[in-house]
This record gives sequence, C-alpha cells and structure tokens, in this order.
Amino acid sequence: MPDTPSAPLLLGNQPGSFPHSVLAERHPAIIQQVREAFPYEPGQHRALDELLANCTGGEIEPLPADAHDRDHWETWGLGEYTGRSWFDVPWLWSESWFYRRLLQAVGYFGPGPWQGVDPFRPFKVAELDSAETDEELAALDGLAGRPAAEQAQALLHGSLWGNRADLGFRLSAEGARAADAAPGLVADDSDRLWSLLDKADGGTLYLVADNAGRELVPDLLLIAHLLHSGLIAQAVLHVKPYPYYVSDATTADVVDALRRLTGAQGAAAAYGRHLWSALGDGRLTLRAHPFSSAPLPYAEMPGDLRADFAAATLTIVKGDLNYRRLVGDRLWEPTTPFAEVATCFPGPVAALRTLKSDVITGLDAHTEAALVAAEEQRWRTSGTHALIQVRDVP
Ligand SMILES: O=P(O)(O)OC[C@H]1O[C@](O)(CO)[C@@H](O)[C@@H]1O
Repeated sequence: MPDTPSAPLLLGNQPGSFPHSVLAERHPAIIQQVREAFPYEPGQHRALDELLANCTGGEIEPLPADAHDRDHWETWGLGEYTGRSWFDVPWLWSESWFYRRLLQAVGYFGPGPWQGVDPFRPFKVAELDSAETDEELAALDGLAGRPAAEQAQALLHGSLWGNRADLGFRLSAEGARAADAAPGLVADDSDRLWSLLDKADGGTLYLVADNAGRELVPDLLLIAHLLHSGLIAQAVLHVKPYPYYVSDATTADVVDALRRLTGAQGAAAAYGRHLWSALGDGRLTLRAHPFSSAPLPYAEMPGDLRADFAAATLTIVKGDLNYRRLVGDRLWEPTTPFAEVATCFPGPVAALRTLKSDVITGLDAHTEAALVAAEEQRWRTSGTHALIQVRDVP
C-alpha cells in the first residue's frame, strides 16, 4: 500500500452501515434460503441454528481440530480473531468466515453423504437456465457479423454488466433497482485494457472470475473471442475452490456454463465448442487456488500466486468482492487514484466491477459530484453503476 496516509478498514460494527446490514440481515437470509432449498437432516438444521445464533450474536470460534484447512485459517488470522465478535473484526474476514462455516454446517466438506453437495447450486442452475440467459445467448448471433473490435468491446461490456448476476446481492436488493437512475460507467479505462492486449499480441490473459451463471457465461465468451481472434494465445481462469458468496463460480459451474453454451444454437454453440477444445488442448486452463476464498486483501497473496499473476500479460479481476480485495477493503477518498491503491498487484490488472459496496477509488471529482447530486451515497451500493479501471505496472 502507498506510504501516503492509508484509509479506514471496513468493519461491520456500525449499525445502519452496509457492512453491518450484510452481517446482521443478509447472512441470516442466506441461511434461511439454503435451509429451504434442501431436505437437510436434523443434524444440519441444528448446525444451521447454531451458526445463525453465532454469526449474529456470538464470537468467532476455532475450527474443528480435524478441519482440512485449519492451517490456512490459522495463517489467515483465525487465532487472532477467535473469541471476538463477528462485527468487530475486518468485514472482509467475517464475510469469508461465514461461508466457510455455512459449508461446515451443511456437511459440504464431509466426510459423509452431503460431502460436495453445493448448497447454492439450485440458485445458480436456475439462473443459468433462465429465459434471460436464452435471450443473451441468442443475441450473440447478431454480434457475429460485426467488426472484431466492436464484438470485443460488446463482449467486454457483457462481462462487466454480467457482474450484476450476484445472487447474494439479489437476495436483499430485489426491487431496489427500479428506483435508481440508468446504469452508468463511472470510470472507463477500456482503451488501456485493449492497448495492453494489442501490445502483447498473443499474450496470456488471466481472468479472476466472480459469479457463476449469467456473469460467467459472458466472461467465457470474452475469453473465447480473444483466443479465436489471436489477441491472446493463452487464458487462465481462476475460480473458487469451494462454493462461496452464494454465486461465486467453481469448476462445476464452469462445466455447467460450457454445457449451456454447447447445448445452445448458433454463435453461442460455436463459442461453447471453441472453449471446450481450448480446455482440451491447454489454451484455456483453470485454477482454484485456496487464496481465492481467503478472507484477506490481495496485498497478502502468497508467493506462488504472486508469481502466477506477475507472468500474465493482463489479469482481469471481476466483481465487487475482488475489487474490495484489490484496494484493501478500505474507505479511500473516491478520487484517490486506482493505480496508487492497487500497487499490491504484481502484474497489469484491470478491474471490471459493478458497485455493490462502499469502497471506491479512481473517480474524477466531477463524476463523484454528479453521482452524489443524483443519488447521495446510494450509487456506491446499488449495483447500477460500474467501472473499468486499469493499472499497468510501471
Ligand atoms: O459478486 P460480487 O460482485 O463480488 O459482489 C459481492 C457482494 O457481496 C458483498 O460482499 C456484500 O455481501 C459486497 O462485496 C457485494 O455486495
């Protein structure tokens, strides 16, 4: 982080704040959503009851002695935060811990009959199989005949706005959108993004995925187009090692998305087949690094991951949570330059994000003033604004 004054770290202990509402309201709603979606047995319901009581009114508790990832969580601060309220530790940490404990409660990590049963799968599949997805896939036929640069920009925007497909957010934001102004891009460095790829011509793109379904599909389409056009020779897709934040993508979700594409008609099916063969011959590879679901900012990424990202021509980082991790989940002045804050990233990085939490950087003063005039501070969390911000390594 720059040696300039830092910015306050987000905690969940301010009643009325967005972080507090997530811990106090969204997490209980997600427990109820998961409970209703599966014929869980008494043991799981008891564990969900305990989690509900603990995450809203209890203290951080240690992991079971035999937990497979106990060492990771000890490295990630569990020892330091054990015994403290969920609301008094970094918000990023509490949220990540919630999903770890939720999977524990439903038996996802096993051993046992519910091992590997993704508690969020019904929601992700329903969204992938939705009529909206049909429409978006059919629209690809219209794009096929357009000039390559226009196709690329359209697919980049498809990937960007796909980030609204955040099912955790939808749970508590239903209907909110109707009240807000038309969606708008509050920062746009897409020209720099394209010039980075053009310069490398045949380089390697890393894409750190966010949500499955209607966000992952346009991410994959963007990768397919860039591979097919030769603008990149290799793509590496980072997904989560286990279900996370309701709709974050895992390898199983990538397979579902590819089946959805290959099962479609026209251009969509062609993209699907292209991606399927790219996985088969190694032009597209998947990664599911444990740090992808760690409760920490990217400044604290381990050496192997740092070396990975440093080797990329460009890394596209998707979504709100990843953006928070890029800027340290701190409440920077909105006009603080993105490039000054994202110095933790070892290679050229482009953030594609719809705004769904308080953190923001890299706005010009005029844009900030216009947003505040139109929406007070709602623009930060409404999910109706987006940004494309790029930091090229000096
Ligand atoms: O799917 P995304 O874009 O990372 O958004 C995650 C959402 O969840 C949050 O963590 C709040 O729970 C915010 O970051 C954001 O509202």
